[in-house]
Amino acid sequence: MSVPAIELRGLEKSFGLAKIIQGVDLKIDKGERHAIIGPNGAGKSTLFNLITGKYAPTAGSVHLHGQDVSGKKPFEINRMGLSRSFQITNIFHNMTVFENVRCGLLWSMGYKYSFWHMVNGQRHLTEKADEILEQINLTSRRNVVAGALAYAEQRALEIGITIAGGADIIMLDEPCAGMSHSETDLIVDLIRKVTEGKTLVVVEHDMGVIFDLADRISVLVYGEIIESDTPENVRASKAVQEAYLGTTLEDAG
Ligand SMILES: Nc1ncnc2c1ncn2[C@@H]1O[C@H](COP(=O)(O)OP(=O)(O)OP(=O)(O)O)[C@@H](O)[C@H]1O
Repeated sequence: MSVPAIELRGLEKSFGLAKIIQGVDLKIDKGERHAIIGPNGAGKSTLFNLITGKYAPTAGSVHLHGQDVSGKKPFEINRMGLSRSFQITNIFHNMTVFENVRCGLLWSMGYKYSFWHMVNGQRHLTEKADEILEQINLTSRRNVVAGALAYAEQRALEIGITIAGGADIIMLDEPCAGMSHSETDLIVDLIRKVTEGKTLVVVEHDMGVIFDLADRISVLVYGEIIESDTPENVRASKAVQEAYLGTTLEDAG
């Protein structure tokens, strides 16, 4: 059996006396699209931040491609091929769409932003950035400042920046938050396209998105995974229905 892209072993995280993540074991295969869902306050963001290195575990460990990365810094984990979205706050609003993507590329290559002028002429960077713009359907908005983009376009740009470095594990935190149904459909298509062949971990409230996109879903309740299975099995799970207090999963979105 191949080594999982991500493996969590007995993972725990406490903030003061509150144990928010209560011993999570999870394996996510290479190339799998995996969603983490759960009621408000279940600990989804905390789990996300443990995997990406923003938080160090209180106990247990995080493994990427079999290597223990517990306690490593986010940039070290990023260098090992894991890239996460930072929500639109990470977009540079005064820079153009193209410059934002190029910035993502430079960042992944380890350049400092102050080296900007030195790399300005590098054609391969420009070509690569344009390729990404094409993938995220923003070519026609290339020279517009990011702050002038519509909200859904900004979320697409955020995804473009996340994938820019060519990481093979992509982690997205609520990529469809605040979107209309039609915008959500477009972003889901985009996510499917740009993560082809990669491992995807997505935390999302919108159940429609999850059931459409994920190969497997883990349901987190009070910091524990109560189910980790295919969308069909999760949908049918009594424990999951109960966790959502009698609402159907579709209603819970
Ligand atoms: N840095 C922190 N310090 C103290 N408590 C925290 C911290 N981060 C999260 N918590 C607490 O941990 C619990 C889980 O929060 P978390 O944001 O991980 O849940 P979530 O499932 O992502 O919630 P939501 O769906 O509402 O975004 C909450 O009670 C929250 O107040």
